[in-house]
Amino acid sequence: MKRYVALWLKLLRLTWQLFPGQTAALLVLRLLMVGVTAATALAMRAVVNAVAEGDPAGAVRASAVTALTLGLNAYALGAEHNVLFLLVERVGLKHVRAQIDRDIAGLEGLDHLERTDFLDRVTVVRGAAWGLTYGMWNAVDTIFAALRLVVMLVLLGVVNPWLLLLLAFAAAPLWFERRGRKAIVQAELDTAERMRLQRHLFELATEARTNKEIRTAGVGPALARRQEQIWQEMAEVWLRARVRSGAWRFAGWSLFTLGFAGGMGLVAADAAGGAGSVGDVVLAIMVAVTMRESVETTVSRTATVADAGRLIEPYLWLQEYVAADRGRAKGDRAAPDRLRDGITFDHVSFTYPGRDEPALDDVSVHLPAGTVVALVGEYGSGKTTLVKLLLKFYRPDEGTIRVDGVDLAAIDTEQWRRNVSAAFQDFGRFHTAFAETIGLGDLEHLTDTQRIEAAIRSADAEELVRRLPDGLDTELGREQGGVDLSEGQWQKTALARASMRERPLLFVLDEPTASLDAPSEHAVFAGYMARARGLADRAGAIVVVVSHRFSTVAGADLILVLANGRLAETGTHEELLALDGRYAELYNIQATAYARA
Ligand SMILES: Nc1ncnc2c1ncn2[C@@H]1O[C@H](COP(=O)(O)OP(=O)(O)OP(=O)(O)O)[C@@H](O)[C@H]1O
Repeated sequence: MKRYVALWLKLLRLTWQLFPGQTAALLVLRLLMVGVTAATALAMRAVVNAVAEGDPAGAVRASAVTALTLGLNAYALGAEHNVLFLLVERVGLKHVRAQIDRDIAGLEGLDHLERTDFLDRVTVVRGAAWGLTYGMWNAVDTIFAALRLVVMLVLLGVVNPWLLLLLAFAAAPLWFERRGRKAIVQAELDTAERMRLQRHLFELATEARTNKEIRTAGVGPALARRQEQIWQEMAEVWLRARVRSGAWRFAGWSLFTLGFAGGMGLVAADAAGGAGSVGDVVLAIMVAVTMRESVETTVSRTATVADAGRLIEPYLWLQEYVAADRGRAKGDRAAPDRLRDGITFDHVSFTYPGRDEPALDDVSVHLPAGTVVALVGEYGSGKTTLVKLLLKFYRPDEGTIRVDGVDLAAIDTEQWRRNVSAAFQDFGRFHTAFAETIGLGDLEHLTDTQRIEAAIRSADAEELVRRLPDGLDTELGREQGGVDLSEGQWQKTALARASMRERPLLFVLDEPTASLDAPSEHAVFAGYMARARGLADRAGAIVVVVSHRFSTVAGADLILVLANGRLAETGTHEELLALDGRYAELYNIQATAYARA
């Protein structure tokens, strides 16, 4: 709870700093509403007493005050709502949301996107900005609701001090409600896994990618049945929890009602016996009604505040994660202007968090400057992981990667990434103008048409541009009213994007042609081999190509064969064939398969 309060104070401070006038207005309005409620009750007592005492002037005066306080209350309520939503939207969406985006974008590694337990939290946090800010005001509101409760009790105490005992009865619904909520929270926890599964099944059934297979295999109805069964199971758990929570609520409000019925009886008996006035009875009734509202507001606000944990916990986790990430040295050495010696892996091992088997196991190899290096190996052998370490998405658990003798960890991450280019098998589909989707590969040259056209030529994508309705200005993505591209066309845009930088030190092509047909693949590779020589001349660049198709990498200067995370063989195509080991075996299998096809 201490952490929550600290976060709310931080958000309140931020709101105050950004919009001091509106924040002060909101707090004053809330305080005003507490005073106005009490004033209304007192004014109504005065009206009734004046009538009972036969004082028409006093009755009119008191009625006027009552009308004024009721009017003020209505005005304050409306104004309070408007100011609240204005503040929450401006602070939540504009500042908290922007900060969350900056925090996520500033993370060095990929853990937060690749680990499902982290990704779940990141997803929650992304949508949490509004809720977090609103939650803070809910917490503030709880304080005001409690204050109103105390003021009401004091008023009752003035009528009869015994009525102060009603505090205990007012607390009952709060306590019972909490017990009830526990049952609901437990039910949500108990069904969380089924909820995830249900969501997954829904996505399977509705996503275009998976739907083709699902329709062909005819498993749609089975999926729907499975989903229905999961809903049924979840509904049963929730129903039981709701019944239990309802019983707790009922018990709490019954106690409250009993206490107040007793209190009212006491006041009425006092008035009838001459110890109190009729106005006191009206005051007590008024206070009781307002108190019920106050308790209800406090209860619902407390519940919302407790619920806020669902947003706050992942948010605080992200803050700690970001702080730890910032605390890690990101390197302060400049990236070299050109590679002279190359990149050396020295006994590098890496295991993904949560996995037992290393994805890379004691890899030692030198990638000479100015060469094309191919990574081959079966599925899951560690090729992409090696690339990820080169791009500093992860750091080796053991061993060192050196760039011209300098530890890669010591080189400033942003600088290093500004000096590399990469196209991945799971390429991005940026929904924007075609030229921009390419230009994003080098932000400094986002609108440099000449460069964009050169990048398009490198990726052999000129034909693709010619077919677009508005050429380079064509908007991509159907959601934005633009055109959609085929897998192969998207892949070519990713390749072109990766070709924007003219002087990278490292150029990675991780299965960049998996979605292309054989002639396109051939053309692309021939083009990139030629480009690699140019890059080697310009900056001693190393071009790393990951591919399953051995024929495409035969021309590489160095081929690394990975097997189960270990470096099984290294050499040129001819050397590896002569070695007659794993590479030769896999190469011959593929060659035979292609010859047959
Ligand atoms: N984000 C991740 N979290 C946990 N394990 C991972 C992750 N990414 C990869 N792995 C595991 O690490 C090992 C190496 O994976 P990697 O993606 O490097 O192989 P690859 O050779 O590139 O495979 P492919 O040819 O299928 O792309 C595999 O066992 C894989 O399951």
